[in-house]
Amino acid sequence: MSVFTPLARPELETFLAPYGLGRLLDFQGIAAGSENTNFFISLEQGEFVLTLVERGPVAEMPFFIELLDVLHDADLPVPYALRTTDGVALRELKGKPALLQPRLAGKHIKEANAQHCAQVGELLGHLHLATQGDKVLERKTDRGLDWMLSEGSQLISHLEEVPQRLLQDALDEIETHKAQILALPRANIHGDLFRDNAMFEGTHLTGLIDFYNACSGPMLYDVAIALNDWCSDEEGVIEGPRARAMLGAYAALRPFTAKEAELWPVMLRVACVRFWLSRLIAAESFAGQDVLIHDPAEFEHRLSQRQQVTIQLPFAL
Ligand SMILES: Nc1ncnc2c1ncn2[C@@H]1O[C@H](COP(=O)(O)OP(=O)(O)OP(=O)(O)O)[C@@H](O)[C@H]1O
Ligand SMILES: N[C@@H](CCO)C(=O)O
Repeated sequence: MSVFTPLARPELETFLAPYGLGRLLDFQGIAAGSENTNFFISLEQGEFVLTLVERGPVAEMPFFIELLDVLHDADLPVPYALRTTDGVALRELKGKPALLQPRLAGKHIKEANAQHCAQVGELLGHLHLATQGDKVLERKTDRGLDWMLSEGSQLISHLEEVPQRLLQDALDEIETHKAQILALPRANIHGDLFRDNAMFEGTHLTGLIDFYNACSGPMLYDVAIALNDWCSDEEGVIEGPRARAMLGAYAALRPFTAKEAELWPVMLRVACVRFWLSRLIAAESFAGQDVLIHDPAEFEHRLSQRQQVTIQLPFAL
């Protein structure tokens, strides 16, 4: 399980007291998740999630706190950092940045259908509308195109011949299209909108979590990341009805531009490279440890299936 930093009851009680939310009734480490340590926390006044940020851009926590405040103020269903009675949002526990957030209702779904995908597309559209143009909060991603090019060229020698060719072609394509991709319409993007970062009660989407990959960037990239996870079948092939449901619901709020439609197949491949590489890195760094590791080959297969893209983007000029 992915509890990188275990906690004992007394240190938790000391940490939680300044929120003024009553006595600690119960707490439990969360096995799901692969990057941070999370605990479900029951206090007298409600249910919460405590996150200790283990890796990644810890210095940029104020950005994540501000972004979630903006989205929460726009009435989007996202967690946000609770303040202590002295107004402090970003705390520290065991030397790690620590946040207490409300626990969202619902659970993750494994099998997505067109109805789920439409709701994800719609919520992603709202997220982008709330932060696009001059509303964007600037943050450069730490896993962007330059990261893909440099990590990809280092990791490529660890692969067999066929995946090596697949990755090299994708890296060449990124190099060729880099400037065009970065010139696409921008907003704040979630950057990791997989099924395990959305909560559902039945078919109703109750919220999005895990904004630690959020940044400013091309909105189309966020759509491609989400579609690759929500609308792929077991072989990595894009399933038409789910994809059209997601793209249609999104485009009803924010129509795609002609330039986005043109770069759509490239963007689907870029989004595969991003997660193929991060999973390869995680698999190498956590090999043999009790940490959740997602299968890198899943994105190798998806990338190979994205060489021909038949789902065109609906767009308006
Ligand atoms: N605000 C919340 N409300 C309800 N459940 C939550 C919340 N935050 C986290 N969780 C639960 O904790 C789990 C892990 O959280 P999260 O996805 O943020 O961890 P992570 O290590 O960053 O994961 P990932 O592997 O996606 O990067 C989630 O799958 C969810 O079950
Ligand atoms: N969603 C990511 C893990 C967290 O960034 C993956 O499935 O590889």
